[in-house]
Amino acid sequence: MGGADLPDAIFAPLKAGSLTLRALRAADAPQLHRLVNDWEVARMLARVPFPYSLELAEDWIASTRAQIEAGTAWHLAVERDGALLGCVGLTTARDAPRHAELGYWVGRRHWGQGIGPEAAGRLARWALANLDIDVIHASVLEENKRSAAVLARIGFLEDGMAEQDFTARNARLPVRRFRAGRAELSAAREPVPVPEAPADAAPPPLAPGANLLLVAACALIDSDGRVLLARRPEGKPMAGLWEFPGGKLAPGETPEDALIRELHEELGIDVSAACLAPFAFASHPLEGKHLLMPLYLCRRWNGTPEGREGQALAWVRPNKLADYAMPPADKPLVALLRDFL
Ligand SMILES: Nc1nc2c([nH]c(=O)n2[C@H]2C[C@H](O)[C@@H](COP(=O)(O)OP(=O)(O)OP(=O)(O)O)O2)c(=O)[nH]1
Repeated sequence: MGGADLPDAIFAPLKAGSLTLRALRAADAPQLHRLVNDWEVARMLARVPFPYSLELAEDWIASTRAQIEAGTAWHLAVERDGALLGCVGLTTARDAPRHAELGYWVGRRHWGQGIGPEAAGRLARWALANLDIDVIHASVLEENKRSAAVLARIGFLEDGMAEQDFTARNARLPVRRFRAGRAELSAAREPVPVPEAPADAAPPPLAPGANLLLVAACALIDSDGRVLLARRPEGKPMAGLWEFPGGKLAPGETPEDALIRELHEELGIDVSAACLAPFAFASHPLEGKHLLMPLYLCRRWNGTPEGREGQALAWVRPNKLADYAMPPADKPLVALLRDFL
């Protein structure tokens, strides 16, 4: 085992309520060993042998660091008040691009405190917002009702049965398969209250345009002809997808007003209305409304764009735009832009 521990440098810890999710450290091995070397825990986990030695814990911790550095898996310690409670992990699928697998376990003495859903939910939402994935899968041993309940609470949907080898049992056993994408995970987090309509009530008449969601967006183009995309941050709908900077029109704003304000707030740049050239528009159903989004082109601004709301930015060559996962409304815009630039 080599290398000094620099876990926070390889992975910035995530907060989840009272929990912290952080990279594992060599010093976690004795506690991790004590928690996993428990038949009640190990028998539910596919790849954990039983008994589970301290050396295995040490080797596994060392391998998790290499996986984070390689960007293939994020196995994290679940910590509260400095104590290790369990682990949560996400592995990108080797054979299915943009898919990943989620796993977690909690030490027996910490069961029943909602630690599983808090930790696994946070890692899943972080992963969709920050990694190039769209779907997360998870498998639960058929008899493991506790773990299935964790997934259901986070928003995962059950999608069939499979079989998996369980090392500690030395057997191939049936597992329930679950999956979730952005829609499932954000729906579970922000339940939309459905107002109760009085029986027989006719729907109220809508004012013209009342069902429109007006958003102004801008393709900033630099002197090399590259286009700026911003990644929607965790906590917003469609987190993790790349978009043209911009945002919703506030009451009374023109699209140009809204863009000037949004580009300043989100990117810290100043743009004048004269430098915003109307280019195209998107028209697409969205969140129970209808998105109408003019897209402007802009080649001149003051300042250097930076992600002021923590969002990642990418300057992208027109012929590479299609490599970035974007909201469905943007697809036609990307094709137009690529042909135009
Ligand atoms: N800015 C932007 N929004 C897009 C694009 N494509 C697309 O479907 N949208 C959708 C996503 C959102 O539902 C909506 C923009 O809303 P937003 O949430 O980003 O707006 P905002 O900045 O005003 O944010 P907030 O105050 O509501 O959090 O438009 C795009 O390319 N750029």
